[in-house]
This record gives sequence, C-alpha cells and structure tokens, in this order.
Amino acid sequence: MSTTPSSAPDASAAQLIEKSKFLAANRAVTEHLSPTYRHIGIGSGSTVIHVVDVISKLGANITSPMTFYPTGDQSRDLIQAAGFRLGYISDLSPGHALDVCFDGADEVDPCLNLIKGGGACLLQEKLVATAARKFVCVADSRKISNHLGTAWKKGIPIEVFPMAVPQVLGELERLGSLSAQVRSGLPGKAGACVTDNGLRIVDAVFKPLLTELPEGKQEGEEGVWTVDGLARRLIEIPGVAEHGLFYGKSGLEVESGGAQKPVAAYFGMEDGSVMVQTLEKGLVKA
Ligand SMILES: O=C(CO)[C@H](O)[C@H](O)COP(=O)(O)O
Repeated sequence: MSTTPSSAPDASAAQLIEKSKFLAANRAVTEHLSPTYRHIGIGSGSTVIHVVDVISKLGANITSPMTFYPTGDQSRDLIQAAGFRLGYISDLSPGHALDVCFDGADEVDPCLNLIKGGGACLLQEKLVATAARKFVCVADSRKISNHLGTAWKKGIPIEVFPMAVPQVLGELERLGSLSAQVRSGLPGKAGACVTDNGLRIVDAVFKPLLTELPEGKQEGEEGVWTVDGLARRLIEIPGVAEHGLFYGKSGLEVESGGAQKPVAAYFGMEDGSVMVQTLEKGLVKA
C-alpha cells in the first residue's frame, strides 16, 4: 500500500513547525542579541539550530568578537560548524556571567517554568542558562501549556548516576510518580541513553504540576505537586545529578544571572506569527 496520501500532510505539518521555529528564533535573536555582547550560551535541540543559523547570518563582523558556550556535544558541533569561537563554561572565572543564553524547551507554563531535557542535555543546559544574565527560550506553539505535564507527557527528565538508578526509581515511586523509566538509547543502539556526562536519564511522569497548592493540601499529597515543591524534592534524591524542571526566580528578578526561568519565551505559531510570553505581559503577539 502506498504511504503517499498519509505521509504528505505529515510532511507539510513538519515543514510548518520548522518554519515556526525559525520565526521564533529570528525574533528572539533580533530582540535579545546585542552586537555588544561577547559571551553567548547556545542550548540544545532542533530549535537551537535555527538560533545558530540566524546568528550566523549577522555576519562575521558581529560574531567574530563573540565566544559561544555549548550545552552539550550537539551544540558544540553547531557552534564549530558555524565557524564561531567555542568556549566552555568550565573555563569562565567564578562570578563571570554570560551575556545571554538561547535554548529550547519541551514545555512552558504561564509562570515560565519549563520542562527541559527531551534531548538529554539538561544538566549542562541548566549550568549554561544559570551562568547567563539573560536566558531566552525559543520554541514552537506545541510547547505552550497551562500546567507542566499536560503537553509534554513523556515525563520529567532526570539525570542520574548509573549506580543510583534502582534507588532513584524507588524514590520516584514513593513521591507519586505514575511511571518512571530509564530512557533507552537511540533506535539501533542497544541499551540505555548515555548523556554527554556519562549518566542516565530517568523520565518520570507525575500528575500535572501546579503553580500553587490548593488550600489545605500538602506537597505530594495524593501525588499532587507544585513545580517548585517537586523540583526541590527531586534534587534531594541521592544519585540525582540534575532534573529538567527549570523553576524559581526568573532572569528579571536575578539581574546578575543564576535564574533558571527565562526572561521571555518566544513561540513560533503555525499561522506564521510569533507569540512572546513574559511574566509582566503574559502571552502576547511579538
Ligand atoms: O531540553 C532540550 C534538550 O535537552 C531541548 O531544548 C528541548 O528538548 C527542545 O528541543 P526541540 O527544540 O528539538 O523541540
């Protein structure tokens, strides 16, 4: 049986999504990359490919004085392929902040809490985002969500030391995770997904995460958590290196860096428009 009739709409839907990622990247870079900046964080995933592309089109006059800091092997390769100067956050002196970091997300809620780590790069992504004075998120419309866990249903990615995996799985179950599994490697690769840091990823599904606890409820009661409550609890589990909840203060509240939440999230929409979400204005047309 021919696959043409069913695959053709899929192909054009995929093209629309790619175009929307490009439009969001273009807007985010235009609004947040000053030519005076010198230290730029580059995140991971398919949307960031467009970010690098847009920056590259600014030309060497603008980009050659800049140094670009990756969040893993994929973005290191992107930076090198674009001919940009590569830096590592491990080489930054203490207290030295990046000017801006651009990265994607798997899901974004109205408070700009994020789920990240769909591409297994969450530990370095959190390090680079929090090393930046300004973290800017770039995504497509599928990532917009009222509650984390409703659009991205694969679970919260958690980076775990290999020897701790059974204990972590047990603890996640005790915290009310509906399912927690070690992520498999790429199709064709036997065994688990191994991160750029040599660790494993556990994807833990929880009930949709709230931004505020209902009155009289305790964190974790009947498996119901707020983003902040669960994020704090997950990092306390021995053997967890980092988790993919980006939460807490936003870049606007922490001017010198250290914020996990972006100052703005740009979403490419399928109709060709771009929406931008900020804490001050909510989700509005860019
Ligand atoms: O967190 C990430 C990788 O760990 C990515 O930023 C996230 O998965 C979004 O990827 P994409 O832009 O391909 O949708």
